[in-house]
Amino acid sequence: MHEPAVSEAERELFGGPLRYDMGWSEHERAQLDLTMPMALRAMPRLVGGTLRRAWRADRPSLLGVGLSEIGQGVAAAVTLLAVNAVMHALLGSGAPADRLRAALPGLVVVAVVAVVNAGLAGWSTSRAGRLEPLVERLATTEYLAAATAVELEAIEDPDFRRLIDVAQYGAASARRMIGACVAALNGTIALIATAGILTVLDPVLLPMLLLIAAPRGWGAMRVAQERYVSVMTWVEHMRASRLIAGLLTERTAAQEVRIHAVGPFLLDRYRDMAESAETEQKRLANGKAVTELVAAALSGVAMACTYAVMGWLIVAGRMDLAVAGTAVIAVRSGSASLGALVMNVNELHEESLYVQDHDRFLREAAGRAVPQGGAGVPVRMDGVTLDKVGYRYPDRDEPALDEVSLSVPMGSVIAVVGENGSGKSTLMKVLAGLLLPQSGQVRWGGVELGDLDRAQLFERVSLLTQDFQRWPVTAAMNIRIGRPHRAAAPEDLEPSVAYAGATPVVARLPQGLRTLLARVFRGASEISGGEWQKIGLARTHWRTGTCPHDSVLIVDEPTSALDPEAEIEAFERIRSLAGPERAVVLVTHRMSGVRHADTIYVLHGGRLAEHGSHDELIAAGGRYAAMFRTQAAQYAQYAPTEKPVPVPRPGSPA
Ligand SMILES: Nc1ncnc2c1ncn2[C@@H]1O[C@H](COP(=O)(O)OP(=O)(O)OP(=O)(O)O)[C@@H](O)[C@H]1O
Repeated sequence: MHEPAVSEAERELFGGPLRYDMGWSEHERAQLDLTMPMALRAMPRLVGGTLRRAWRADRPSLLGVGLSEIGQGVAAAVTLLAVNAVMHALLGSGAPADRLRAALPGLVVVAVVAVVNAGLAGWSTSRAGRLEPLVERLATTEYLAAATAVELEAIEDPDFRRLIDVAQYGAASARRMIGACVAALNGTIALIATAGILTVLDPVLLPMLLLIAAPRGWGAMRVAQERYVSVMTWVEHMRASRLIAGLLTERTAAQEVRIHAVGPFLLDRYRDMAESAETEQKRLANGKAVTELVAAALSGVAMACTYAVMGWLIVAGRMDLAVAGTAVIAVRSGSASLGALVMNVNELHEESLYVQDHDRFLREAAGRAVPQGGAGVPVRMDGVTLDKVGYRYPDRDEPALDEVSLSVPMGSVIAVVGENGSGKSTLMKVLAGLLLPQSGQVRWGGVELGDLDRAQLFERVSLLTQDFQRWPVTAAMNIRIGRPHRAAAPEDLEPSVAYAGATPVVARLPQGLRTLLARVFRGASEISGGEWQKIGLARTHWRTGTCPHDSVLIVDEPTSALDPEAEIEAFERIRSLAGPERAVVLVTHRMSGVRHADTIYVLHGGRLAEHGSHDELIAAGGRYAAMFRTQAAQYAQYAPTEKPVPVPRPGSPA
């Protein structure tokens, strides 16, 4: 297979070519499948799959399409029989007027059948048009439902992410397969009719018909195979180009694009990558032109042979002129039907490659879905405990968590601190049941995480992270979405707004809580990072307040965008959410926010370094005490006698 050239931009930006590895995308399989006999053998399975999907989407429309297509096939056969009768009448003996009169019934039949055929074709088009969007919706919802149901680990697995990406093309292909199936059915029925008539006229004409269509079939297969392999090989390249193009217009990148002159820099790289993609397009177009030329030439030779055979049959007296006339029409319409059928089979096959990716994704997603069912989480529980929990990300050698044990009793405030990359966020994901530990145990109310009904467990978790989702919906919905199935008017959310200190934020919005928070839309407003954090806090309050059972609130760096006053208030508010039915787990770098926690756990390199109350840890004089003092010193007055640490200039020797 052709290996695409690597553009300089790819090397510079991404460290090398962005390509799927061949093993993963199963190109060899695709190439094997794309040989003509295998494609034909795969047809019943592909058509079966499409029909099943269509059957699930809209049965009456599917039946309508089937009946009208069979009707059109019958019409084609009747037309040829009528044409044969007309030929016999016209080329028979007698006066021209008598011959014309004798041909008239046949001509009337041809006309009536043409009208019926047009009606049937219209009916089929309207039913297929109704069926296609339904099939696409069905496939899209299957895809989205499967993607939202998988474990977080799958979402973070690069291979699975690629599968999610590739599978998104499957729904549109499933839609197009309906059209291709209908056309293939139409072609098959018309072909059977024509082949039947040709066999009756002279059996030798049938293999000639196949010879005419075979080269075109080969050509279409070859072109499709090249195109699929190319799309699969270049899909990441295309995605990277789109990524660059998106960044150039993205609001979040707009400042650096201008100040750092990233705009012209990335634009150059975009051009470079586009040029290497265009080289591939040119290669494909040239290959296609050559293949189609060869196929057309071979098909033409076969057509010439067919007419030569017919001429020989007429000269030898084995075929009379009327039959030859019908045969010419039959061969022409038959080869057109066969040519179209080959194209349709090929289109079906090409589309099916994408549908197969979609189906493979559904299968894999089902295998990686969060299991349903399991033991219920006790309504009242003593707390959550982690016992020697270990977790390693698939692409890492070092574990992110190594034998971490901690306990979160109901009613308590627990803090987790540690330097960047020490495993805090991973620990929160394990605690929340988003990641399953690879060793050790997590127990909710004494029940092991693996045995629990995870949907029930998620119900008990409120999560507020630093990069919480800023949904492009109204301010009210941004809060209500903390528990989306619970209906609430904007007024019902006022207590959460007040709790989060977001009342002045909402008051400044043009339509209060009904304001749309997405600048891209007309009439929408945007708010600052700190204001968003208050909306996030309100969401968390709404979620915790609407949980009737014992629950755990996990907050990961909730105050990073808040000013010092708002930060102190926010920590107070978060702590106040702890109660007999709720434990609070707080992850932060702000040491001032953790000193009042009941227990502070200090993580270092994925291991638990120490734990205790603030006073105990300060007295121990370990890692926590050092971190606390460093931060406290930042606030101490600047001592002018201190010699500033020299900062190396980038590019200068260290
Ligand atoms: N999705 C991931 N895939 C691979 N490695 C990851 C992933 N997420 C985190 N890691 C790695 O796991 C380790 C712990 O990461 P984690 O995000 O839990 O640290 P953290 O203490 O929350 O860091 P920070 O304070 O910077 O937020 C780090 O070495 C990090 O690079």
